[in-house]
Amino acid sequence: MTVLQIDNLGFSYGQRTVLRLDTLTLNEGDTCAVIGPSGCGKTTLLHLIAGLLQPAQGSVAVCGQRLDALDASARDRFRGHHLGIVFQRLHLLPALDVLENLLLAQRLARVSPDAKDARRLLDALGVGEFARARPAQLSQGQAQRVAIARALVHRPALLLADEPTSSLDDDNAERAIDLLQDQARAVGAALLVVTHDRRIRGWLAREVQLEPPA
Ligand SMILES: Nc1ncnc2c1ncn2[C@@H]1O[C@H](COP(=O)(O)OP(=O)(O)OP(=O)(O)O)[C@@H](O)[C@H]1O
Repeated sequence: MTVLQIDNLGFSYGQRTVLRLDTLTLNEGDTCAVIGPSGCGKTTLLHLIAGLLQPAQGSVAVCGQRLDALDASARDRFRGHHLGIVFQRLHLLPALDVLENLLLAQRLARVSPDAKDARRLLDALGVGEFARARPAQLSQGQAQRVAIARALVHRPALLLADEPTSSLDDDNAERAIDLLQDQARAVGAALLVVTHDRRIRGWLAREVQLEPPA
């Protein structure tokens, strides 16, 4: 199944074109890094794929559905169901414990909350013992694992990760990418990592170089 199809994509702020991407297709199980320098439009691309921005030109389809063809609330539901996103700032809810963060993600995706499944995922990511901890009690690496678990707990078709290695040393950067790949594979999701981190080269099956538009 084609999970992500991008064609002739362009986005502008006013007169200024900030993103151009001719084509990108991800099928079930594919892993891909989009690599480019600061300002080349990586975050803009993630926002377009997530339906948080609308293309000025061309199209983005997730699981065959063009996001710009949906109204705002249908788009929110679609995003919650089909996408998992690991943000650069992890955005774990500080008032909830780790397990509650995962159960909320299931609820928002309209999947029945399943604490057993959530705990299984936390265990697989090596943070099962923190299920009842608050995000503030976790190290950065532990919080990142929880954020990966939260992005996958509703079994999305596509996992998006924004700069997942930028604050990590070489060993932990490679470990984080392995973890994303392994866990995406375990739930059958395609994985797209967006980064300026050139260390990532060769770590994922595919790479796309994003250049700032002329
Ligand atoms: N709200 C906005 N209004 C105008 N220009 C913007 C806005 N947001 C981003 N831009 C511009 O769009 C371009 C692409 O920004 P984007 O954040 O997508 O780049 P990026 O590749 O993610 O950068 P970085 O690696 O530094 O996070 C940049 O030149 C930026 O200045």
